[in-house]
Amino acid sequence: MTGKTGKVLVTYGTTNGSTAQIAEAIAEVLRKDGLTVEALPARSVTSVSPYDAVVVGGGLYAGRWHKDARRFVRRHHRGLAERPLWLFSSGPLDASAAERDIPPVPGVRKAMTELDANEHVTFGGCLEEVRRDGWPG
Ligand SMILES: Cc1cc2nc3c(=O)[nH]c(=O)nc-3n(C[C@H](O)[C@H](O)[C@H](O)COP(=O)(O)O)c2cc1C
Repeated sequence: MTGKTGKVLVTYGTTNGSTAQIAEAIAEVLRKDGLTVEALPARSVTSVSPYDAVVVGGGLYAGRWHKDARRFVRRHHRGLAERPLWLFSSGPLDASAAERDIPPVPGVRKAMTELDANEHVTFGGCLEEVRRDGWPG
């Protein structure tokens, strides 16, 4: 991406909302950096063509990314391979994600390799449903 004029998509697969909340936080940091950012649920994105770079995140369920995130990378494989890409996961319910780097689950690692993604980060998860106002429960 040249300069800081790019348009970035931060998209996510979530069941209980914590991954959406992380996506919004990432989007906010990038906006403060001067980028134009849209944060959208993965299932609502029809094309990555409008974007110069993409961030994809998914909640972890039984060792796999949320199905919306998996479907997103399958459906937009070519477009993602052509763009700067970052991935993240939301999962561990203990402090482990804050204490050390947790590697991607095998399916996400495969996507990283195939799409030549720049980086992956695992964030701590949350079990309770996250309300739209950002407070748990
Ligand atoms: C049925 C179930 C399975 C889960 N499996 C994993 C897992 O394999 N690895 C992990 O790190 N977290 C796991 N978690 C924790 C979730 O990833 C965590 O709650 C995450 O924040 C959910 O994201 P969401 O709120 O965006 O749906 C699991 C949670 C549930 C309810």
